[in-house]
Formats: sequence, structure tokens, C-alpha cells
Amino acid sequence: MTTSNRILLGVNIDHVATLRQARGTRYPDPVKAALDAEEAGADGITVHLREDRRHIQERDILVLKDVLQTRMNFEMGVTEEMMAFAERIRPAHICLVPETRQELTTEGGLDVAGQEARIKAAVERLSKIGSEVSLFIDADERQIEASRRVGAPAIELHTGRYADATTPTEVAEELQRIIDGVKCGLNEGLIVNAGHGLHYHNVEAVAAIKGINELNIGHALVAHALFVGFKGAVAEMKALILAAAKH
Ligand SMILES: CC(=O)[C@@H](O)[C@H](O)COP(=O)(O)O
Ligand SMILES: NCC(=O)COP(=O)(O)O
Repeated sequence: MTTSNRILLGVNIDHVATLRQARGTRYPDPVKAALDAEEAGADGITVHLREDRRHIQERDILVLKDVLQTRMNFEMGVTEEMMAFAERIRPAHICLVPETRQELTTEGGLDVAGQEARIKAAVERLSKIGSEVSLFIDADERQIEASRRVGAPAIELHTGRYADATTPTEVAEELQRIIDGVKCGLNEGLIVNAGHGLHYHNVEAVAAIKGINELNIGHALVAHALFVGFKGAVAEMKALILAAAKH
């Protein structure tokens, strides 16, 4: 079991593309954001090619594939279209996420326990291209155990419920759920990442959990970048999580 204090920051650039797609312009370019993020200390770049293409486009992924200095974490729904695209791109990391067309954002984790055969087949197929496959799941023992059974080397715990919690009791309960999930994942021999809805005001408690490998953060960084620039936003977040992880 790993319990090191080292923690990585994966910068999700989806919402740079959201702004571009709002007007159908060529700017702002998520590729530039990715390169700035790397300069500011990002350990990896996360992109979610949604089925409805509301933000990231194929072009973004193709260019990123050629220019990234770090590594790409490609988030995708479990569909034949995405599987074929991933096989073409061969990203270092792939995170399988649940997707419904109408959702505002990713609501809840992938139901691995409820569709083990389908997810196992996807993990096997994507592992063959050399990608490290991760499953975006709720911090739920049943889902974590199923993730190990289907052969995924990594999981990403969905921190959205923690981020959305409003009362101190609710925040403490949701944080505890993540702490227990990390412990369970490590006991199952999995690499444990976390993300969704993390912000400058709520990230420290999660970064302080021993054994988390990487936090994936996007929306809050893009929002803060409006005021301090993308490099500044990433550098601030990186400093915050490294300091929290040291304690
Ligand atoms: C899976 C995940 O948590 C991110 O990819 C997130 O989904 C990106 O933002 P949207 O959900 O708004 O597309
Ligand atoms: N997988 C979570 C992610 O990449 C970033 O989510 P958010 O910070 O944009 O909510």
C-alpha cells in the first residue's frame, strides 16, 4: 500500500473549450491552456471528449497528442466510437466515465458493479494499446471492489458530492466517504486518483488524504484564470495541494 505524500495535479482544460464553443471561434485555444498549465507545474492534462462535443473536439486531442510534454488523461464514455478513437490516439491514461447527453456535468460515477462484463471487455481492449485505464467511480466499496475485479489498474473517485455539500456535517460525511474510498482502493491494490468540483476552498482536505496519486481539476482553474491568468491559476492550485499533502 502506498501512503506517500507525493500528489500530482492533472489539469482539465475542457472548459477553455467551452468558452470557445460558445461562439464557435478559434479562441481561446485549449492547447495553449495545456502548454501554459504544463509550464506552471501541471503533471498531466485531462480532456473529456464528450459524445455531444460540447467542449473538447477531436482536433484538440490530435494536436495535444503531438505537443504535450507531460501526459494525456483521456476521459471517455464506454462507446464503440470512443474506443476506436482511443485506439487511434493511444493516450498514456484513459479514464472511463459515465455519460448522459442531457447532464449539466458528470453526475455520479460509473456503475462498474452493475456491468462488470462490459467494463472488463473495455479495460482489456484499452490496456492492449498501452494505456493505463482508470474508472471514474463513486467512493463506494462495491464499485471499488468491482473495479479491481474488471482489471483496471486505477480508479478516480468522484468528489462531486463532497464539493456540493453545504453543511459542515455533510462536508465531513462526504470527506469521510472519500477517505474510506482511498483506503479501500489502496487495499485492493489500485492507483487512486480523485476529482470533480474541487476548488481552491475545498481542495486541501482532499489533498491531505494520504495515498491519493493525482487530483484532476478543471472548472475552478478555468474560472480563476479569468482573473489571474491560466499559469497563475495552475501554480496557485499546485502550491495549495503540495502544501496540504505535506501535513
Ligand atoms: C469526468 C469529469 O469529471 C470531467 O470530465 C468533467 O465531466 C468535465 O466537465 P463537464 O462535466 O462539465 O463536461
Ligand atoms: N475528472 C474530474 C476532472 O477532470 C475535473 O473536474 P472539474 O474540476 O472540472 O469539476
